[in-house]
Amino acid sequence: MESSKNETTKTLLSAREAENNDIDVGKWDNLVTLQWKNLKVTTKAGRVLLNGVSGCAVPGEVIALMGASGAGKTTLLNTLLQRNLKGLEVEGEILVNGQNIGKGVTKHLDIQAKLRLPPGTSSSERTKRVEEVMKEMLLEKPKNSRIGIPGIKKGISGGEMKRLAFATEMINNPPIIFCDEPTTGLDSHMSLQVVKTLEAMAMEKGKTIICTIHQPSSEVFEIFDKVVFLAQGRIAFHGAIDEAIHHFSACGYQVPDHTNPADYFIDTLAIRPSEAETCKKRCQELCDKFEKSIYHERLLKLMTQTEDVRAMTPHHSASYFVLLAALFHRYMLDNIRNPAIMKAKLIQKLFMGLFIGLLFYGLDVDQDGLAGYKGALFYYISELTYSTIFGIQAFMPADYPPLVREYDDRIYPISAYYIAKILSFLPIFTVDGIVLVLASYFFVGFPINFVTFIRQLITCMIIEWNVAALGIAVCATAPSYAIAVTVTGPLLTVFSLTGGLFTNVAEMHAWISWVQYLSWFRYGYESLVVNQFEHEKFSNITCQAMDPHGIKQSIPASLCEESGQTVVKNFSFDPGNLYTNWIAMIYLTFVIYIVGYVGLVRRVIANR
Ligand SMILES: Nc1ncnc2c1ncn2[C@@H]1O[C@H](COP(=O)(O)OP(=O)(O)OP(=O)(O)O)[C@@H](O)[C@H]1O
Repeated sequence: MESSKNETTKTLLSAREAENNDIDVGKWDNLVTLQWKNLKVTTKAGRVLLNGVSGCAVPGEVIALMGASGAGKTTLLNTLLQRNLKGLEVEGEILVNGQNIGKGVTKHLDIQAKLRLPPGTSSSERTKRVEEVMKEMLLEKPKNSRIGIPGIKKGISGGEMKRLAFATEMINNPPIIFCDEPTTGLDSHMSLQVVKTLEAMAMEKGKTIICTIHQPSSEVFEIFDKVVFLAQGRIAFHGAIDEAIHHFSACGYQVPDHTNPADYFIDTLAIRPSEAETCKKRCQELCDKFEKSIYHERLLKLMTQTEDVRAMTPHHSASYFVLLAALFHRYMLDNIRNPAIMKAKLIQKLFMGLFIGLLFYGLDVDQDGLAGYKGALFYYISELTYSTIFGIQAFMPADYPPLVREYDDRIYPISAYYIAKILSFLPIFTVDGIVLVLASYFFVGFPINFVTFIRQLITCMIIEWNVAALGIAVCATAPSYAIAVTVTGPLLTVFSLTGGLFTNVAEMHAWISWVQYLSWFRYGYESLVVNQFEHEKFSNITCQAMDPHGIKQSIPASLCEESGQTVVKNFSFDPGNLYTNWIAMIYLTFVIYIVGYVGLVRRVIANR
């Protein structure tokens, strides 16, 4: 088996006319040849972006896709990766080791290792692999640094970011690597270092590497084993650099002395607006000449030689539980490292809890005091609602682009992301509700009774879980942050108005009455009111209220709520609903999550 593998490898090497006979191919355990045949990519409007593009990349080789802006480099790379092809029609074949690939050819390190390494990989093997890759990619120095977001949050340097991107791709030792403009934004020294890293991966590990590149320096250009020049969506050249120089010269385009050949070829193939027709004609001629050249003939021969290579190595993926644990770890770290989520929320709840406590401090058990108690209970729901929902909506949209990419790379299913995200939010949106109640309950003067206190705590926790569900579901479903916020605002107003404080729940018109059952405002407020007002503290409420001069006066019995039971009755609340409301809110939470999940799946699939 091993010897046939080596023979195959040697065939490939001879096919690429490798002179490196001293390469120990036996140590390469994962070889991939990629072929693309007669690729034609057309937009819905009928514009042809790639036309009859064929080629091949073999192990141990770094291929650079080059050409002027708009030549089709990124389109070709995306077609090979089979992603970002929305609205485009693709014809032709892409073969990996002679087989048609589905989606899935293909980021942070430790977490990615968990996501990408095969099931059964032990934690020590995982750590070892991460350390190896960090060493190979010279990432040991910044290993404890925050990655950051370019232009938004300070983090590692651009060069380190590029190397990290490679490192994450390398973590499960993929046989084939695609890089879209790996040197863009880097200085010449860094660019050279990145391309040398690619070269080393190809040479030492037999990787098949395909990258798009913009105006490489002469030093960088010389490193590539093969170059593919695209022009107007066609191939103007595919072969080694010296062959390119020779071929272009034979076509009448001799590289002038002291000129970077890459710049010269790209310039020759560029479409200048001032002489577009002449440029297009030149590109067409060069592409036609390449198709008749010995280099093209040799490419076709190489493609037939490499057609029957071994089957592609199976795609590794970790078990569902490991994926879930790794994603949960990722999002918990995100939450902990993001002060706006963790610290700010806890401080805010502590502050608002103390504020409610002081605002409603020392309430009398009379008609004025009642208004305060009712208001304080409703305020709990508002405080648990608004900051939670908008907090989630401020941060969750940033997950979306990596989710689409990683789902596309088949690293994890959407459900694993969704469950991990929910679980990562759960502790925060439980603890901060507890902080809010603890910081306010005893100041407000609610009854000091263990059971009443615990029931208030549990009600608040369930309310916040329900709120978090809506926040997550709306974010998952809405196409943008702006739409999520636009939908949420009015929805919360409707829920709050039908929650029981502003409108009597029994007096709402039938056509709108059902809305109350869609939200935690109604269920939560009924439970909080019943929990507090069924208590003996409210068995005898004084029928007094303050007059305009600040003096307590007796009010008529018909206007007086003389006990907690009367308060509950006047709200048209049912004391028997205290616990059923908990169940209703938990049920609603699950329903909202399911709706959010379906929305997210539809959105991700539509955006692939
Ligand atoms: N989805 C699409 N729909 C319509 N036109 C597209 C689409 N994607 C690319 N194009 C067009 O196809 C042409 C090739 O684009 P592509 O991005 O592949 O070029 P490129 O060689 O990578 O250019 P650059 O170096 O500027 O990134 C461009 O004219 C571009 O406007």
